[in-house]
Amino acid sequence: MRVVKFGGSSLADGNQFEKVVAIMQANAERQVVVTSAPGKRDHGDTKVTDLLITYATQVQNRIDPAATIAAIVARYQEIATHFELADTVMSHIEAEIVQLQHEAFNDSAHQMAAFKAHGEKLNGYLLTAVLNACGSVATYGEPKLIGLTVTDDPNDAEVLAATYAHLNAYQRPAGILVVPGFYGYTDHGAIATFSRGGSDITGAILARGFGADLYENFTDVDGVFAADPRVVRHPAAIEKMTYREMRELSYGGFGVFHDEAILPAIAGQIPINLKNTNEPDHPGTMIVPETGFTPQHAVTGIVSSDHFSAIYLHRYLLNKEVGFTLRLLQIFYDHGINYEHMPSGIDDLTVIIDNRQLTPELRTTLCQEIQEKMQPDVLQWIDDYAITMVVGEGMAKRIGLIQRVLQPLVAADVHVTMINEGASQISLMLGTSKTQANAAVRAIYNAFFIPVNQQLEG
Ligand SMILES: Nc1ncnc2c1ncn2[C@@H]1O[C@H](COP(=O)(O)OP(=O)(O)O)[C@@H](O)[C@H]1O
Ligand SMILES: N[C@@H](CC(=O)OP(=O)(O)O)C(=O)O
Repeated sequence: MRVVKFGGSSLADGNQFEKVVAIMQANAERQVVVTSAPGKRDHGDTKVTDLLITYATQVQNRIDPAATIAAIVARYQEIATHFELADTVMSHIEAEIVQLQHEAFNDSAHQMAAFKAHGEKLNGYLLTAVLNACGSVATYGEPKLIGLTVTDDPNDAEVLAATYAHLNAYQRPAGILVVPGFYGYTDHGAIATFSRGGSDITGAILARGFGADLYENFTDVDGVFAADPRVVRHPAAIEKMTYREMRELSYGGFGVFHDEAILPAIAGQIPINLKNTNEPDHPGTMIVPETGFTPQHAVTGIVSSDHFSAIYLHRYLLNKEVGFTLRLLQIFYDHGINYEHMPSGIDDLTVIIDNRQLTPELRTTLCQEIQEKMQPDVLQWIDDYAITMVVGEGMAKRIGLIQRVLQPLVAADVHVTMINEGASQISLMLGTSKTQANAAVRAIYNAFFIPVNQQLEG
C-alpha cells in the first residue's frame, strides 16, 4: 500500500482537488492520503497557513479578524461549491474557523500552533467529503485518534517514538484514510505543528508507521531538479537519488521536500516518489536507500541558502587551549542556539549559525558574552553569509572534483570565503557573500550539467 501526500499547491482550489481525486482513484494501493492546507493558486496568492497566522496574530493583538476569517472561509467555500457539497460541510468548516478566536490556550505559542493546524485539519475534512461525493469510500483520521504524538515544542515539534506503536495498533478503515498533515498532539493533549512545510513529515511518519511500500509526495513540479528552478532556468531533473543526497539538498535549501521528512523514510526504508499533480504520468524522482545505488553523475545537485551568520574568532595559541570550543559552545547552549558548522584553523575558529534563531537583542548579547568570556584577539560577526552545497554520491573519492567546482567560480568572479569538505563524503560546502550565492549555483551547475559548447553559446 502507498501513503500519498499532496502539497498546498495541489489542494489550492476545486480544479486541483479534481486532479487529486483522479490520482487517488487511479490506483487502489493509494490507501492513506495526507493533506496540506490550501496553498497559492498563483504567484501573488496567500497560503491559508499564512492567513491563519495573520488571524492568530490579530486575535493576540485584539485586532478585528473578520476580514481574515472571511478570506479563509472563502478558500474552502470555493472548493465546496466546485463539488456541490452539502451545506453542512461548509457550515462545519466555517464554525470551526470562527470558533478558534474564542478558544482558551495555555500560551500564545500553543494558540498559534492550533490556528495554523486548522489549515490542514479542515482541508482533510473537506477532502474526505469530496472523495465520498466522488464515489470513493473515505474516512477522516484526526491525528489524535490515530495516535500521532509529538514533543511539546508548539511550532517546531518532533514526532515521539510512541507514535509508531499507536499507528501499528490502529485498525485502518476500509477505503481511503485522510489524515491532515503538519501537526500532532502533545502528551498533554495540545496541538503542536512541525516547522513550515511539515506536512511532508506527516506523510513520512504515516508511511513508516503503516509499513507502506511507497511514499508518494505530490507537488507542482516534475520531481527534484539538480538546482532550484527559481535560480537556474530549466534545470535537469533527477531521476533517482539517495536518502542522504535528498537530506543534504533539502537541508541546503531545496524547498521541494522537508529535510526532516527523510528520517522516518530512512528508518522504515520506504522509497519516496516525488511527483507532479499536474503531470501524474511523469515518473518524477525516486528517493531510495544508499545500498545498491550506483551514481550516474559526479554531482547530483547544487543548492544555496543565505540565512546564516558566521562568527569568526582569532587568538594566537588557540590550538593549545584546552576547552576553548567547549566554553564557546556553552555560550550558545545557554541561549538555546544550536550551531550548524564549525570550520577551524590553528588559531582561528568560525561558528556558523542559522540566524533565523536570533533576534537583534540576542545577537548583541551573544557578541558581548563571547568577547567577555573568550577574550579573542579578533571577533567578527559576519551577517552577509551564504552557504552553497554541492552534493552527490558520486563525489566521494573523485580526484580533481574540487578543482572542477572551484574553477567556474573563479571564472565567474565569485569569492569563496570558506570550504568545508571532510566530514560528509558526499557534499562540499562553500561560503560566499549572499549576493554571490546564486551566481555560485549557476556557475557550478553550468560546469557539471551543460556541455561546454552550449555554455559558450550562452
Ligand atoms: N531543486 C528543486 N527541485 C524542484 N523544485 C524545487 C527545487 N528547489 C526549490 N523548488 C521549489 O519547490 C516548489 C515545490 O515545493 P512547495 O512550494 O513546498 O510545494 P507544495 O505546495 O506542493 O508543498 C517548486 O514549485 C519549486 O519552485
Ligand atoms: N501548510 C503548511 C505545511 C505544509 O507542508 O505546506 P506545503 O505542503 O504547502 O508546503 C505550511 O505552509 O507550512
